[in-house]
Amino acid sequence: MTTQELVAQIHKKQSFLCIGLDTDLEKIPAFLLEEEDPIFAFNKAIIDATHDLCVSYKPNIAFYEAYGVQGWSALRKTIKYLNKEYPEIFTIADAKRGDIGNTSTRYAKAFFEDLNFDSITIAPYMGRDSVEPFLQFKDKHTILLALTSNQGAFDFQIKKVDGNELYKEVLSVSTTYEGAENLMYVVGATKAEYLKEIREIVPESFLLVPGVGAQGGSLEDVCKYGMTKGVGLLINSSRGIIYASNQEDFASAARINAKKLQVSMEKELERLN
Ligand SMILES: O=C(O)c1cc(=O)[nH]c(=O)n1[C@@H]1O[C@H](COP(=O)(O)O)[C@@H](O)[C@H]1O
Repeated sequence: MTTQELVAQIHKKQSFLCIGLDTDLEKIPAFLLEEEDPIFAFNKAIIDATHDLCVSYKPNIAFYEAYGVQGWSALRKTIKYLNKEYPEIFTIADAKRGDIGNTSTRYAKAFFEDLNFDSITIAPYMGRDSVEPFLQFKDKHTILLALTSNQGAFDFQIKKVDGNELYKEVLSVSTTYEGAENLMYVVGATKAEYLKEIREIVPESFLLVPGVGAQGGSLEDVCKYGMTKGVGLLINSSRGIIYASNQEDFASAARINAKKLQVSMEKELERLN
């Protein structure tokens, strides 16, 4: 999917919501465990109930790998379902990969070609030759971890290297990579106060912003400093939406919580007009 197609979808739906499919068998409604594939049954119900309120879904691969072959099969069914039924949706494989060049190429093939995701999250720690293989795929997007939402972000990401915080080095150096036009970045919603400076380095790039809801980040703060003329934001919520209820009404409860975020986003988008 091209960035232009993503932006068009955002304006059409008046939403830049990404719903995280962090599907955990211990948290989904117990009655679904009787299904042949409970993970897919849960994802399908959530997707069918919320697809008009969001522009993106982000399965976190850890939640699928944790269940071995069955988990991977549920992931495959989920991405196939999204691509077939809702082809306008921007899909994110939250895999946080990155390795030496030839290995990164295999990761890219796994997620971009075999599974046909539109994008993947990547850890930048191994540098240029670990990221560039992902950037060579046309209309596929590589979402580089820049400043993450967790407490551990303070261990390394804000430490200075050559007088510059490491996350700023990640942002500025990566813009020189071959295929950099296919880059997006992760910035945690809990780090909204850093967004002004981040926008000085990457004024137009799309940012994937997790951490609203369960982690306490504020949608309004993120929009205030992070929104661009071309929107430039995808805001993720996982647990706050998909586990709104663990009863029969889980899908409609997820819809209610997604709708609350979409309404707030609609207000933020009005400021662009
Ligand atoms: O790359 C991510 O998506 C990510 C980066 C980050 O800095 N913080 C972060 O929480 N995430 C992911 O975003 C999701 C957040 O989930 P909730 O806190 O339940 O909304 C999880 O899948 C995390 O793995």
